[in-house]
Amino acid sequence: MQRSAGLYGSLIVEVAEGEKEPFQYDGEFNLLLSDWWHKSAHEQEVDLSSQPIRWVGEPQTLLINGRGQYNCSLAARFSNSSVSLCKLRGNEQFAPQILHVHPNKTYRLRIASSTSLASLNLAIGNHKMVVVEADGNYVQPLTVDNLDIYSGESYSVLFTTDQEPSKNYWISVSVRGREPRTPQGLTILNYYPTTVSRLPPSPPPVAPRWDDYHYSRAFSNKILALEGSPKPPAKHDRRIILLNTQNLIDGYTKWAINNISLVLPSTPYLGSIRYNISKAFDRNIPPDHFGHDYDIMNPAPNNNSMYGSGVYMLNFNTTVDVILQNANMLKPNNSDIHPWHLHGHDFWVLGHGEGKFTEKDEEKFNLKNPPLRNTAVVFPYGWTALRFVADNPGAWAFHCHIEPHLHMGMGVVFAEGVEQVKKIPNQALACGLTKKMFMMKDEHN
Ligand SMILES: O=C1O[C@H]([C@@H](O)CO)C(O)=C1O
Repeated sequence: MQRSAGLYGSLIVEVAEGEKEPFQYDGEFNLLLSDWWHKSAHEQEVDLSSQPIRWVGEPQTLLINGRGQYNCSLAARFSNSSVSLCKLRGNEQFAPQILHVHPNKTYRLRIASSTSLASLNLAIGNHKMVVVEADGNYVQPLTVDNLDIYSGESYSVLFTTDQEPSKNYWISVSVRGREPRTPQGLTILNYYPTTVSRLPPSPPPVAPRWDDYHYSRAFSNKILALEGSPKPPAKHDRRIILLNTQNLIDGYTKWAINNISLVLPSTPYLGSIRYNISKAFDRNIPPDHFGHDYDIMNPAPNNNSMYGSGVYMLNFNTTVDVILQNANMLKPNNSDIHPWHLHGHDFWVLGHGEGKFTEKDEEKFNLKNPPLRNTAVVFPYGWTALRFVADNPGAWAFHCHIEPHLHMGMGVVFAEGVEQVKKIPNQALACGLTKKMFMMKDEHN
């Protein structure tokens, strides 16, 4: 729950010296999106771990680069609620960071979502955006009016300042995928030499309806790898199907993957796998499948869900397919969105579909130009198919990027080629059972 408390930031990776990007721009901005609660992350953690659960609920504010407003609105004059216009002098902590632009230029926006919970939609009033990069990989340029972004994802978009320069324009961030109880996050695109204090004359962009999943799926389908990008291997060596369920374990609300709710051991995996410390984590191998007759349209029967810390051991350099299978949560007729994030690799997103995945769905996989990403969403009651090559020695988390869901056990661990990791940093061994070894020796080889 540390990200909910504010422990996040963005890193920009520049292209290597001498390399060129497949697009050009005159200036750039960085937008880091997040959501904010008034309850402390520690209190939220206690609430989630209580019996019965006290859910965190919807965020109080959406933040753009750490800034947001509460109890007042930048766009109050367009809303019919009684909320007042924010009184700004410009230097308050809640004042938005303004994007200052010159007319007739092209800008790159680097957007990342670090939300704890919210799925978002971003738009710039009156301006089209061209999506050119997703999760650090180039994509086929895609012109859009707005873009869906899930926690853990990042995008670059280009936009051209070709609108009337005597006006300013809203940049809006809105909640999708859960019924919104949080006002839009807003900032302003300010054209030179127009004064910042001239608010845009029309209301902020209206996002697609929060539950318009048809729109969400269509957007996701349009993100395709740029021509010349690495292609996925034609066949997989192993297929792991991961059923996502919300469960009750001894009265505690948890999330489980193939009936196992992840509890991280106190000894980090890398050291315990490398030094074969058998008691450090669960030696039961987590299952590659779930029962054929599992009914994804109804709440979990909770008959055999349990806690676990086992590892999916992957053979080095093999091609692994992961099928994420969504299902009904504990509340009847409800299924959540989950953005799954993989550490240590990019994967190809081969496709997604509605209902229960069957072998026949494989025929619909996109092997021609699937995007390479590190985060992919599984839609309510649907499945998402991913493929990656297990070619990065280490132990890697694969988890729902919604912070409370991970806290409630929604993740698995993959490991490959751990014997090839050259030197495990001391810091990664300095707790749990490896701590004793670390304190007695200086060298670990
Ligand atoms: O994990 C979750 O828990 C709540 C609810 O299911 C239990 O109160 C919710 O909306 C989630 O996404």
